[in-house]
Amino acid sequence: MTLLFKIGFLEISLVNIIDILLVSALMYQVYKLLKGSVAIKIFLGFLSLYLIYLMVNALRMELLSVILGQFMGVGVIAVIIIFAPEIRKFLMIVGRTSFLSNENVLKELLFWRKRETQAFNISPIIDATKALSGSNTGSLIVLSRNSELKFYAESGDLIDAVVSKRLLISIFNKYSPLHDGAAIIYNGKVKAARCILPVTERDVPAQFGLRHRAAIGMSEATETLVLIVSEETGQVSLAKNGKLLHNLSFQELREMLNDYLTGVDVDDKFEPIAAFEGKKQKTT
Ligand SMILES: Nc1ncnc2c1ncn2[C@@H]1O[C@H](COP(=O)(O)OP(=O)(O)OP(=O)(O)O)[C@@H](O)[C@H]1O
Repeated sequence: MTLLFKIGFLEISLVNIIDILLVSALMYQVYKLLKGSVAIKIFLGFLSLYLIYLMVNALRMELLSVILGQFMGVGVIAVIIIFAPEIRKFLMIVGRTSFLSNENVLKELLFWRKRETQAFNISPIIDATKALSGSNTGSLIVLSRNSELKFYAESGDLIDAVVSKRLLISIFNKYSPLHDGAAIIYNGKVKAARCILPVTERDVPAQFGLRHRAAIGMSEATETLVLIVSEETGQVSLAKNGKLLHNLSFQELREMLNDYLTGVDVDDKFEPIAAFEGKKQKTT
């Protein structure tokens, strides 16, 4: 016996409702995993096409549904090829989490746990940056205001500790096993360290090395603000949307972090990387 609900002229069974809820939860998890990366745009593109296909099918528009159906057939293979790294990552996360025994995963899946971005004290970040810059210790910190950046965090070592000056200095200490790569900060916590960021594919002026290229690449791929301290010069820079703000004072840094984290649009304060072409070259 199946339980049927009537909504207007629509009859829907309990199994259908559970089915829809499970698919929605799954889609939400995929969205969260990809959020902030370039792959999210491709994912949303495919999802929109699939929804159109379902609508066209339901309306019995045969010609369009045959064309879209063919595309969907090939699309599945295309999705597997395009998202191969993400699929691998997703399966790794699923495998690593003891899925049914972990109460948090179930809560997240069923949307019980509410996530809120809270304003947090940025002073430890500024103080740590002063110390790192003063000792010419290279560092790379990704600040995110709306996503945990799970995809990138998973490429490094998960930490999930409240931000403090000492913690950041310890991470980037040259002798620390965590110093290589980037730290990710979200919601007042250092989520991970030693993370691998995407390097920009654009031409970057010669005075910027790999650390800056990774910062620019990350800011192109996500809606983050990336803080760089140069090991060579101790200079502090920020990357956002593929652009740079170079050699900032600590007061400017404080203002930028504050603005970014409180949702102020700071994009027009940044310079395109081409503007740095021809300025001081890196000395080797
Ligand atoms: N893709 C990446 N993701 C995260 N961190 C990276 C990446 N590429 C390089 N780094 C970090 O940058 C460091 C290398 O920096 P490199 O000296 O080449 O850059 P730079 O921009 O010239 O910076 P600096 O002015 O500090 O020398 C690496 O040791 C590593 O910690």
